[in-house]
Amino acid sequence: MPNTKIPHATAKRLPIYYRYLHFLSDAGKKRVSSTELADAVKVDSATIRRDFSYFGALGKRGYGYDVNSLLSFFRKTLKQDKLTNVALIGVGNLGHALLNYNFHQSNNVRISAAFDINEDITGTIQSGVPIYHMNDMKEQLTVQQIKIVILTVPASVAQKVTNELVEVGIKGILNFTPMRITVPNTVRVQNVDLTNELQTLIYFLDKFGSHDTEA
Ligand SMILES: NC(=O)c1ccc[n+]([C@@H]2O[C@H](COP(=O)([O-])OP(=O)(O)OC[C@H]3O[C@@H](n4cnc5c(N)ncnc54)[C@H](O)[C@@H]3O)[C@@H](O)[C@H]2O)c1
Repeated sequence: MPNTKIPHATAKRLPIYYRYLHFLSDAGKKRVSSTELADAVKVDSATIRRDFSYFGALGKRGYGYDVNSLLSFFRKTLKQDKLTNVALIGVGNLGHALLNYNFHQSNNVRISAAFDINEDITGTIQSGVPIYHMNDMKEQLTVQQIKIVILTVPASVAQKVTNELVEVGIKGILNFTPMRITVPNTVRVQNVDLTNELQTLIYFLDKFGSHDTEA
């Protein structure tokens, strides 16, 4: 694979491509054109060709893309061939919902440990995941070699908990709290903000109607 830096927008579309290619492969399809792919994943074909071009010329004119080689390429790029354990910090309303969901559609990511300070739930198993006390966080994250966490604690303690996570060597935080947490540049934060997403949707609908807004 060429060592090009992939734009963020492209990286965000990779799982969408991957899921559809998986579906095609399961259905026994050997090849797919960028137009067909565009129709299915609702990303225009020029964007798809540009996205794919970052990985070198994977398609052939008049033939399209070979489903299985594309799939194995994406599997490697997205590390789908490897199981990643992540931890959840804060098992309240949102935390419970995420534990219950536990990324069932994906067989390469799962929440394998959760942490809280509420002694009513620590020491229990919720949706198949053990809930540890925060006092045991360092030990458990180290033993389980977890480098990524989902943060679902109240905003008021988000930075304090983040500092503890940085201290134990966490490398990635999926931040559901409304706080814009501060981390050293060795740690990556991805913010999830449903209000923001909804407002973006409303903005695009107002401005462009139902036309696709992904590209
Ligand atoms: N991003 C989104 O779209 C979205 C949607 C809903 C909620 N939220 C945010 O997610 C967070 C959780 O929301 P909720 O409704 O589940 O709250 P909640 O109060 O139900 O749950 C918070 C949990 O964190 C635990 N906690 C408190 N202090 C802690 C600490 N120091 N260490 C570990 N655990 C601790 C609590 O015991 C509780 O179980 C909030 O910050 C909320 O604003 C985000």
